Amino acid sequence: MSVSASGYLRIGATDVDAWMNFGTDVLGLMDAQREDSAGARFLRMDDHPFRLMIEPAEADGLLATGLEFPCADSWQRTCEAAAEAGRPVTQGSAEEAKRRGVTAFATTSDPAGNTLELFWGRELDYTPLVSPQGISGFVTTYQQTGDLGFGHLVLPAPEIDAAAAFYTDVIGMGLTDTLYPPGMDGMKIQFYHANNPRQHSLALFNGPHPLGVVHIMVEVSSMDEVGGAMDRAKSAGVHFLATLGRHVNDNMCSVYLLAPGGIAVEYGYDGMLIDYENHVPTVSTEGDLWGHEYSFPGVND
Ligand SMILES: Cc1ccc(O)c(O)c1CC[C@@H]1C(=O)CC[C@]2(C)C(=O)CC[C@@H]12
Ligand SMILES: [Fe+2]
Repeated sequence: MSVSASGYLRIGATDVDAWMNFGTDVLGLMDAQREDSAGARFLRMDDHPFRLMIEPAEADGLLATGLEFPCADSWQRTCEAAAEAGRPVTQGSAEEAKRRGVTAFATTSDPAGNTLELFWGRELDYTPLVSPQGISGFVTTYQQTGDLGFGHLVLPAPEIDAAAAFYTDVIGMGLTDTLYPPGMDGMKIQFYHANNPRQHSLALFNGPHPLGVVHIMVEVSSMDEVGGAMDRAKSAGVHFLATLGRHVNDNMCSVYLLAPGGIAVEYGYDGMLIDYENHVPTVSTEGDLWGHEYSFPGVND
């Protein structure tokens, strides 16, 4: 087990301002007020310099997932293992590292083609986190600063077995559970934990996705804060991809909202922490204890 957490996301947006307004006004994330010569804007959830980087792009979608490593050694070994596994690995320049607030990073991809930035040594931002919507704190910390990572994300991996082997054998994640959703013939979702007790930091879905990500998840520390976000989403005219519900595997009580450009954002409370040292992977045949009725725009909505 080497990877510490899912650290940050780089999101490409055709309308950066619209994404920022959604991030601050609906999700309650803090504008990091970080300068960027390429016009990117940054959203904070904790004392990391940013957790979401919103970059001007020709098309909407996920650009890269930043995976955090605990030290130069473990980071270096993982970069070497990725290269040995036949993945392209490119070292980031000092300037690019500075833009991300990290000591060093390398860009690679998983066998499904999802872009990853492996990094270590995040520089913290000591400006107090003040949520513009009064969120008391995003759940990113268990024992140390930001050790739970930003939340979780689900990546598309049509050939899921090759991607799964990469995340366990090269990146150093551990399988938490596998879900075969009821009534979805052939669909399989595998959930992975990093070296922190969040039930899953990353999951793989065995199909393609036009935006490069099935959803991302951020967690708040009370049910009322989920309710408040639902009210703000409703008044902002945001599409609800799923109603409120609770997942069987991580116990997350959440709602799914569509960000401008279409990325689904799961906004949840009450996620389970596991003792991954003693965890035995399980198989789920239900996704939800209750709720989470999906309405896909243009399909069943
Ligand atoms: C089932 C489940 C457990 C824990 C989670 O954090 C979580 O997001 C999910 C749902 C995963 C998944 C999804 O993201 C998009 C729509 C999916 C593919 C379905 O149609 C069923 C499962 C759903
Ligand atoms: Fe999720």
